[in-house]
Amino acid sequence: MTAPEPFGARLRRAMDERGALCVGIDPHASLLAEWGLNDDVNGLERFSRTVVEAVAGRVAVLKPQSAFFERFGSRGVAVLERTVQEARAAGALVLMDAKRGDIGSTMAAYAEAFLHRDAPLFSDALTVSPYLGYGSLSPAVALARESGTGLFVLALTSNPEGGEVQHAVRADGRTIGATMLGHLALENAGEEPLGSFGAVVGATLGDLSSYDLDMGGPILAPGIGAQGATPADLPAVFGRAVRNVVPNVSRGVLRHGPEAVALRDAVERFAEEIRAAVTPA
Ligand SMILES: O=C(O)c1cc(=O)[nH]c(=O)n1[C@@H]1O[C@H](COP(=O)(O)O)[C@@H](O)[C@H]1O
Repeated sequence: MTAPEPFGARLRRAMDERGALCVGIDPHASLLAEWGLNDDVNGLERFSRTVVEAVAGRVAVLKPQSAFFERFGSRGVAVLERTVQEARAAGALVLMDAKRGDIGSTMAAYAEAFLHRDAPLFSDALTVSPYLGYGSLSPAVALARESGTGLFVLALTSNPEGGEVQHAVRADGRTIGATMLGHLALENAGEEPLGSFGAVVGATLGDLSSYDLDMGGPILAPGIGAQGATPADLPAVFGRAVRNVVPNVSRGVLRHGPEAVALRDAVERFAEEIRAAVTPA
């Protein structure tokens, strides 16, 4: 059997063809209400299907946030399965935002749940938390390499509370966030054109020039739109690494629904602003 094409190569191609924008599928109860949908599993299904049908054929990445589906129990998870499958069938890469992290032996099961080819929730990549120690993620790294999928490791998160952990300085003088970026640089070494092991770094964080963000893999940058960052902020925050940034917008797009045309227009506007901001002059 031939080895599957690595996630990083697939992502680079999708970014080049479709632009770098990642649209989040975050069915908040408040958004369901704004869209005139009930806060139940039928509303969830209508919401998710509308987003997928409107934008999955246009954007590089869709990022369903698992919690909003888990809220409805097994029927919500069934909607999540269909959302992932329909988004992938329409040509988008799916980044499952489940932020898993546990001791290695349990982490292996989380990896099987999302990154094994035969799993009902098989996705192109998964968000993971390294705060049980980066090494606890090894089973997920191994399965991602085998299945041609990727990981996005929380390094410097967009929320203001993240700093108390991620900016903490270790005995060797490096911050925890920088340590995570260092692990990722090793993981991605030699991978061309882009490694499969990404970092999550908030677009809200201002000047990050003291961090080496150029670690050979993609950077998921949430925080644009509802959390206050804009596409124009990206070059100042990410510097040279901006070419590998996958900016995420969830509520900033979703609040324009439920009309497909309005969702597509919002996506187009963000995509254009991102293109303008990240294209070298
Ligand atoms: O991993 C993430 O996706 C993530 C990391 C982070 O540091 N900050 C962050 O906001 N996110 C997610 O990105 C999305 C942001 O949503 P909006 O603020 O509505 O654009 C949510 O699904 C968050 O859970």
